[in-house]
Amino acid sequence: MSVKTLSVLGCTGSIGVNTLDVALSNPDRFRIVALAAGSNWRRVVEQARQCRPEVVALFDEEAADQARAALADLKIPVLSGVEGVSEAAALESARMTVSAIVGAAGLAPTIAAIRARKDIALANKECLVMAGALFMEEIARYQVRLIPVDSEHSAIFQVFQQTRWMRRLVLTASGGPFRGKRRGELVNVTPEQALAHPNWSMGRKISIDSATMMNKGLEVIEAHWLFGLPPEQIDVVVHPQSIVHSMVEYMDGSVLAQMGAPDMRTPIAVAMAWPERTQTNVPSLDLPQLAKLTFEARPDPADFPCLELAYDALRRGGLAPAVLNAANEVAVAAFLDAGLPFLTIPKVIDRTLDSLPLGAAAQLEDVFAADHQARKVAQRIVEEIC
Ligand SMILES: NC(=O)C1=CN([C@@H]2O[C@H](COP(=O)(O)OP(=O)(O)OC[C@H]3O[C@@H](n4cnc5c(N)ncnc54)[C@H](OP(=O)(O)O)[C@@H]3O)[C@@H](O)[C@H]2O)C=CC1
Ligand SMILES: CC(=O)[C@@H](O)[C@H](O)COP(=O)(O)O
Ligand SMILES: [Mn+2]
Repeated sequence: MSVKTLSVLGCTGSIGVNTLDVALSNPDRFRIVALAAGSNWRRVVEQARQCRPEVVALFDEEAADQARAALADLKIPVLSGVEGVSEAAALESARMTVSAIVGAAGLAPTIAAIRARKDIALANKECLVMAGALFMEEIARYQVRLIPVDSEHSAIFQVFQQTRWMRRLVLTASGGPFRGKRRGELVNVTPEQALAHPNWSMGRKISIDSATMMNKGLEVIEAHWLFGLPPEQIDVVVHPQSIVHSMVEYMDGSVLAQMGAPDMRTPIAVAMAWPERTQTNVPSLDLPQLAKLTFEARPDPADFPCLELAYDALRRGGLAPAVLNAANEVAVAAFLDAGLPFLTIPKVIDRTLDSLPLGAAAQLEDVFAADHQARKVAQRIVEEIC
């Protein structure tokens, strides 16, 4: 069995660290040849000393200088900027690129990896939200294998037969830290409360998305592009235990679900090893201990409007999902760092969508331009509110 070489984008984040854990516990199966992150040079340097990649990249120029000095003895080149991160994504010796940068910043390097014909293990759902049709065209043009890492999409991927046989997809949602709460109870919630996900340990942005239910909205759009079903055939059900990771109902009424502990090392390992399997240190499910798996209807949009905003953007098509995504990133950052009230996150998104002409996404440049413009508009709206 040959060793699979990996380029890991977003290596310092929650997915990145779990990817390294799976790779390092299977040294006969995987070797990391490139590491890329934003600015956390200290962690990248530690990881580089452990993994001995051929190249390291940091988006931030100053952080790259620090890493260069710290890695001089190992003679590992340190690239910088979006070009450097994209070069690491497309490194010739890498067979697979793990796309785990958070947010819109992940799109350009992931496209670079596709164009270099790397297999893609995709955690960065924002790529598909922003540029779904164009992204899937690139995948087809370069005949690249695309394997989802997002737990729900990994679940569907594992039970996937043919799209034409599917009656519907059922994405499970934990409900996040505010499950069951009504709008009035969410007025004064703090970033600390919103970051306290009940089941998963994740980065800050996706944790807030889970709290607003935007994460599930982004996942509906992601599922649409990955599995080819229209929004009417993509349902969301709340499953507070996060053990059933999602389901496919086929036309004959059979429902196939995938289960596992809420630990991202499983879907990461699935993507890394596919079509084979590899071992992880994820504990077995203790079913008698779990005893009960429960399901609830998705929340009222009056309490959690973000899920419906995402369905609407998917139905509108064109640049609407890219604008939704950009406005959401701005609003989440403002909630975390600038005192934007939690309940105004959907308002910022809605008002940004209303303020911009939402044309067709004919090429990737249109998507990047819409992302740029939407950020400016959303920032202005945030400043008006704060
Ligand atoms: N965490 C999870 O369990 C899941 C995550 N996902 C998706 O995976 C992606 C990553 O999430 P998560 O790991 O939680 O996020 P984190 O915030 O934990 O990590 C983000 C990573 O992206 C890097 N980064 C940020 N900006 C840039 C940039 N401009 N150029 C290069 N690297 C950059 C960060 O580097 P630095 O540390 O230097 O800032 C860090 O390595 C997201 O799209 C998320 O939606 C999907 C399913 C589950
Ligand atoms: C682990 C993972 O895939 C996350 O996207 C997770 O689904 C977040 O939980 P929510 O179901 O609360 O959004
Ligand atoms: Mn998910």
